Amino acid sequence: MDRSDLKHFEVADYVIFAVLLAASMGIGLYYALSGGRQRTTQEFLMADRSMRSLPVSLSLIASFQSAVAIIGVPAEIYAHGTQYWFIGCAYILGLLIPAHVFIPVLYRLRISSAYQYLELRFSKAVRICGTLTFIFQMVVYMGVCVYTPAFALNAVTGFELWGTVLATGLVCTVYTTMGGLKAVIWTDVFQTVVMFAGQLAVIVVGVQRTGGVSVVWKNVWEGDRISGLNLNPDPTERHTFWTLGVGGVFLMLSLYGVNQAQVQRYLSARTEKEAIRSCYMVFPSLQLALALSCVMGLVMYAWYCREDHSAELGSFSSDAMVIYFVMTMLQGMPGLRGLFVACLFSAALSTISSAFNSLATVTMEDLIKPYFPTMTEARATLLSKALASSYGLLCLAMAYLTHLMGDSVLQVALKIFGMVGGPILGLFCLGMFFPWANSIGAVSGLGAGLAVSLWIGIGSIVTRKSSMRPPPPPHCHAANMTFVIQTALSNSTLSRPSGLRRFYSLSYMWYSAFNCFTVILIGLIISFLTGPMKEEDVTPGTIYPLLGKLLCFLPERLKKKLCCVTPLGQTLAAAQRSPQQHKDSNGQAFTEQEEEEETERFLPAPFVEYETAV
Ligand SMILES: O=C(O)CCCC[C@@H]1SC[C@@H]2NC(=O)N[C@@H]21
Ligand code: NA
Repeated sequence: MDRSDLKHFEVADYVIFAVLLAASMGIGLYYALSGGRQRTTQEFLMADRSMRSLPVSLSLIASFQSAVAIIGVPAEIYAHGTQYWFIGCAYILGLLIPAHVFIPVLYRLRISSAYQYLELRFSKAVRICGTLTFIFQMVVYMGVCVYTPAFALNAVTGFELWGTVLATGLVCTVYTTMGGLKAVIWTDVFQTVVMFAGQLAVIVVGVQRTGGVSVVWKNVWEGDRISGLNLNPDPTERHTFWTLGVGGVFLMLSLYGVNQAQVQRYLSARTEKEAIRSCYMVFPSLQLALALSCVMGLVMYAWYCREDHSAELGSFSSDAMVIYFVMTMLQGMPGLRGLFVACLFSAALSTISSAFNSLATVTMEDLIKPYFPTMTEARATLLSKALASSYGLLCLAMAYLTHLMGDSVLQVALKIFGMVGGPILGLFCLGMFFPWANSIGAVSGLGAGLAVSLWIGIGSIVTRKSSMRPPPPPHCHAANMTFVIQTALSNSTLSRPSGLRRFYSLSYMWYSAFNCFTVILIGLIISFLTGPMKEEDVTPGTIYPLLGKLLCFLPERLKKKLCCVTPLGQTLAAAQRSPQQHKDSNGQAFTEQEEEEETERFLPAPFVEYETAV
């Protein structure tokens, strides 16, 4: 089929696409004009902490399921087989740990920004560093998310590139700025449904046009696309069960455990139980999203492997091929092409709106409010809205930067999470699981983690093999031996890098884990060198007794000695103090009321004012 035909979008396609944008805008306006009319930051940024678990869980999916996954995952499956599907194994621990470790600690602190935790546990400096790191991560990630759908569509259908980027960015900015977190969550719900519908349509039509499920299965099986369990322990191999199933857990923790966009959704839930339930409800939907995009990649392979398409596909990258495949499949089906375009932009909008809102929240809560405690609610809300729109414009600029990245979009996004999200995860783990850690250790740990991740990231770009070569044309029938031989050669030990080059060729799926451990290790070393914190100095509620839970099989006495965080010398003195109760200087146990006041006293001013505000 010649490419010129792809240029035509029927009226029905534009109508569907316009309806999507209008619906998103409508939901945003509804929340701007209803309820408290977004007059307080509690409502604008935290949805009045009134949300139920179903919308929260769908919004949690939508936040990190953008066009990058819709396009990048099928491209990955088409080019490399179903190994990537094993990342689904990481969703188990990747959601259980946030539900039972991070949510309880963060929810009970009644904060609005995840990085307020860092001030409570360490100091304001650590909070600022965490906030700035998060802002950097989300701004770059947003650029990828805005750019991906526009670029892919333009590459294949000539769909106006920057006009689309502008339309997407503006619509998103408007409804996020008008409707706040409530609008973002409810548009996420609507957009997640559109996302699933679009992918399902492509799969159903694709299977039917390729000749049915049995033909698809036969083609992908003979084409060696169904990857077995690759237990190769080599950390430089890109995708194995270990890099995806174990490395993927750290990637999930950096997103669903400590990323502000997700933490804000947990905190907007009515109760802690609703927040935990929403985390559990993410699991089936995330598996469904993963399955849909993987199956779409398999159907795409089954379609193209039947005969040689290298003439018409030419130099398309795998990502662009996905759009070409979809436009080919949905040709002559009025409205379905528009549905898929709507699916792409739903995926992008729901992620970008979450990013805007979380960026506005942390900028307000972490960088502005602490310095202007007397600011009125009205001005604070107005400023939050101005921030949301300015981040919108910044993200359009970042979209252009993505233009220069080069990798497949899925890898770009996963690398960003690994390189920047990993160190932030390390910072929170250092604070929650290691009471000895102090502020100096935290800041130097974060700095070391970011430096190492930058070093490895740049090293991998400099030394990368030409990973952007278009995938070898698939042959599911004849001559698939050439493909098998090619694959064998490319993975051959001949090219095994040594020394520093081996370090640079670490699979990007290990970046989250590697950087997380770097932050913890350096953070602990510096903390012990500069005087570790004592248990009584740590703000109550900011520690998760991980060691206590892991060593729960030990007898109480031994456990107290081991898990007691004060240096050994004072452990004995501390042993007299029953850890459950805090005592004042003359050893009198606090009453419940005094405990409450004590916590109030402990919290720095902004929180106390916040507490009373709440
Ligand atoms: O889709 C994106 O914007 C980013 C790519 C996927 C990010 C990670 S991968 C594991 C988890 N599952 C998802 O659907 N998103 C996150
Ligand atoms: Na999304």
